[in-house]
Amino acid sequence: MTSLDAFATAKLDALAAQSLRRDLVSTARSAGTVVERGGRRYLSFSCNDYLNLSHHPAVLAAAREAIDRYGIGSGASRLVTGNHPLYDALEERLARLKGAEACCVFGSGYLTNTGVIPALAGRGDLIVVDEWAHACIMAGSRMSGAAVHVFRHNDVAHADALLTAHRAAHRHALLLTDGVFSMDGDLAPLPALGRLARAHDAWLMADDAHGIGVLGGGRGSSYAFDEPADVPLQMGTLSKAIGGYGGYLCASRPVVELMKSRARTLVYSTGLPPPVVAAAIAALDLIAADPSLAEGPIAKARLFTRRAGLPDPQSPIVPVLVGEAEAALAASRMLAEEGYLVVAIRPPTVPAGTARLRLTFTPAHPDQDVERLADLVRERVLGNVS
Ligand SMILES: Cc1ncc(COP(=O)(O)O)c(C=O)c1O
Repeated sequence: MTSLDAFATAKLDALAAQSLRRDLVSTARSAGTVVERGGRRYLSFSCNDYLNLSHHPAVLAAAREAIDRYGIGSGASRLVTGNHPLYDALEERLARLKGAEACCVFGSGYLTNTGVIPALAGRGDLIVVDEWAHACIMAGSRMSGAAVHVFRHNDVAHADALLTAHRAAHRHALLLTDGVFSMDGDLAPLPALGRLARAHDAWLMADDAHGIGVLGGGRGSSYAFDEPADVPLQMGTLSKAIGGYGGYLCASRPVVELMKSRARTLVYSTGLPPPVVAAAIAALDLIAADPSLAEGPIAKARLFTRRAGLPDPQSPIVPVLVGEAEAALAASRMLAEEGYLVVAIRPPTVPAGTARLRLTFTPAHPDQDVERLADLVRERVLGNVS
């Protein structure tokens, strides 16, 4: 065996010994929430396609039309020839939905965070970030070269203490958080973080990957409170409720213009395929036309939590904490035998000892299945957690 293969094999064996090895499973999703895996059909509670827009007829029609008109690929970076005319329409819609002056679309949410953060902060600057922020916020923060300080999850007083201690010694400061936390489904206290950022002349950026389309009448987590939160940097993804792929930053015009020159993941990466951009436009039009659409996923999540005896959800994401990775896998296997796909989430995606089932809900989940799943979770998963 070569030293390279020996390295990879030893790493894989060590991961398997801790129930942390990952495998890709071929999964065919059809309209709604049904998936096929290994020759079996399941009702899936593990997709982030919260509004089932990935298969909506109007979204598919828009994508097909864009293929016919512009082809399948954009052919180059947006700064070369990849900036096909659909981009303007998408950025205009996103900026309007988010109440921002302008918008810049990136290749994905991951590429947005790893492009935006280093374009705004570098050596000599300060980043203060929630400990549970998404992996790509952490990656962008590390890549930036700024001094990074992590505050306890949703602890505004701790963020304040870190800014008080370190702000004066740094040129610029970024305050970073998820708007909706992807593995727990809880919301960040965005209004309080907005005030804190202003007080310290820090720039608040919230990742709304799981908020757009499903909170605040579809406008996202900044609009999920009594008053809109003051979030000058609203980023998110088009891969969840929007049903497709891509990422965005909504911000002031100068900030958006700066991204086009300085965000390396925009400058040095090919533009999105035209059908993907067209699909996002169609999805956003559906969301803007009917703000009540956004309420469907969280209503199903509430049906589940009330029946399972869990706290009311703040988003369509419901975690069921199990503890050890092996126990989470066993719970997932039990639910699969009952016809439900609920993927186990293990470290390092979540902290050690907090392996869990992560459930997501959509309007297409039949009530009787949501209730049966809640009964199974209450009796056979939560009943076994000590
Ligand atoms: C909070 C959060 N931010 C960013 C991302 C990355 O987005 P994308 O899948 O578009 O790269 C995800 C999920 O994948 C996420 O959950």
